[in-house]
Amino acid sequence: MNMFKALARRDQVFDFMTPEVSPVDVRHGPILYLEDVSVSFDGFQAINKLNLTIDDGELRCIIGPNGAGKTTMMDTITGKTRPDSGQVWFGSRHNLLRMSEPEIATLGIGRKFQKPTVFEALTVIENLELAMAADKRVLPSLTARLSSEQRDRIHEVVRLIGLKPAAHGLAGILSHGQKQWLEIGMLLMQRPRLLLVDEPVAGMTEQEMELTADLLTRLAGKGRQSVVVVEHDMGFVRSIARQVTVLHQGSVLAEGTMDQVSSDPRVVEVYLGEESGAEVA
Ligand SMILES: Nc1ncnc2c1ncn2[C@@H]1O[C@H](COP(=O)(O)OP(=O)(O)OP(=O)(O)O)[C@@H](O)[C@H]1O
Repeated sequence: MNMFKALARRDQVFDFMTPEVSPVDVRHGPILYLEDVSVSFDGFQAINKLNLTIDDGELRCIIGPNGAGKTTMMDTITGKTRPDSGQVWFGSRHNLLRMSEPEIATLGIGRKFQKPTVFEALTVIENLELAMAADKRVLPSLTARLSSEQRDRIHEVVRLIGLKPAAHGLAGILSHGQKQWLEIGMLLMQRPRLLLVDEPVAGMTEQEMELTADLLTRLAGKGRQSVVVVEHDMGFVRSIARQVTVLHQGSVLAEGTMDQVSSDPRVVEVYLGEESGAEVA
């Protein structure tokens, strides 16, 4: 490799200047950047030269048939699974392939799994306090007393997730949908820049789905969060989606608005056709 090429490598240039913990830098590009990412399990190619770019503040839906690689993609972003090759960047400074799972979470990538895992014996507020305490940067101050700023943040999040009336009740008596919102709220306590949300509306009532759509669209935006949603429910995807990415056999099959991808014959064939796993509303 010649000298210029070696200096221009994105994973090496200016490394000595990168502070330990720095805000994600999105001035010159996307918040999340995957290039030619491949993941195999015992020779089976789950992700195959995947390219994906998420802009700051974007709300992106990822759809695709069972086994398309959606979960593996999320696992790769959060550091749970290491790819065989490719690049994964958070903003222009953070090479995620060099970071551990906890480091990536601390950097501002929050992941919401399908099943809610809230502390049922604690109140909604206590769950949010605990989530704040999980953030090592604020733990020392929390063990003393909550600052007014921390208290304000908790109340801001309670309102945002629509749980103000239930704030002092036990999380165990919340509905399934409310537990999902509480868990999103717990992620928000750590002020993530990117939220990865896995099948948020599975098992929800129609009304809960509408409120979830409203919540996710309010969370996304420049200066707030970028949100990546994996979902099989096409009615829900249609209600929130601006940009949709269709994965198939570990690669991007199509990308565009919901209308564009749902009229793409290749997408209809592999996913939206009658035999597919998609729940078409
Ligand atoms: N740890 C693993 N070991 C072996 N194979 C795996 C492993 N994890 C995933 N796979 C395989 O990789 C492929 C992609 O799986 P993945 O779970 O990422 O797909 P998905 O798009 O999330 O599917 P679904 O919609 O069903 O959740 C599947 O064929 C799966 O069986």
